[in-house]
Amino acid sequence: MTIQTKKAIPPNADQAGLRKIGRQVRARLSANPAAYKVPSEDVELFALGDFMTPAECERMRELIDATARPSRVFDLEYSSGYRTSYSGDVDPHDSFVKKIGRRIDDLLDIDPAFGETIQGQRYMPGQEFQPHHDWFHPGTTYWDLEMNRGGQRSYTTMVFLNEVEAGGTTDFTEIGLSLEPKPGVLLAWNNATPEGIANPMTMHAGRPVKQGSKYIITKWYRTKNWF
Ligand SMILES: O=C(O)CCC(=O)C(=O)O
Ligand SMILES: [Fe+2]
Repeated sequence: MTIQTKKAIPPNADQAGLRKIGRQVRARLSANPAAYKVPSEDVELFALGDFMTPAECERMRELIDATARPSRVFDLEYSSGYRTSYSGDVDPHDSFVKKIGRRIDDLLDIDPAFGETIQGQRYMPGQEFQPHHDWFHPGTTYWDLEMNRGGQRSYTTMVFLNEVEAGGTTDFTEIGLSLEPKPGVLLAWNNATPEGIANPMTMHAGRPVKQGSKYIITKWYRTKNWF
């Protein structure tokens, strides 16, 4: 009788899926005149203005306020101050939230079943999200769980919902890019390289809000059905 041991997850996990989604989204966004490709050799990043109207941004901020609680992506990170923002689980069954989700699915042309539910984030003065990757690091304990429910994260989408009085930029630390929150603007980036390998150059941070508040929504896509 043999005893099964856990296999180490290689860094190129889900490579074929990541490559395929990268290709699909590239084709879709390159054909969209509203999508601006941020010039970088190292990260595939697009920006779209007016993805949500001011009224939609306001409605989403209200939904976030109604449910805001401390972010708990992973409790350890929260308690160590790694991520100090508040997150609201915006109701995935709400028709308005569903409509925005469908619009993002359609924008990217990724199978909607690969999409996680929309997360709302709220940062008050002093709150931040320190530099990190959105892709799961193979070898970590949560990867054992995530590999079986959707696999690696492929694309990140994020929409700014308000103007921040001071601070709160989204910084891509490895490529020296700092983006100021502009309400209604959507960012979409590939967490992998065109070859389908998790891309270390996608390191980014939500910098501390200095004055005012910052509201965003994020929607992540996997490489397989997420549920
Ligand atoms: O707040 C930001 O600008 C970044 C948020 C982020 O990186 C995330 O939610 O994964
Ligand atoms: Fe992130």
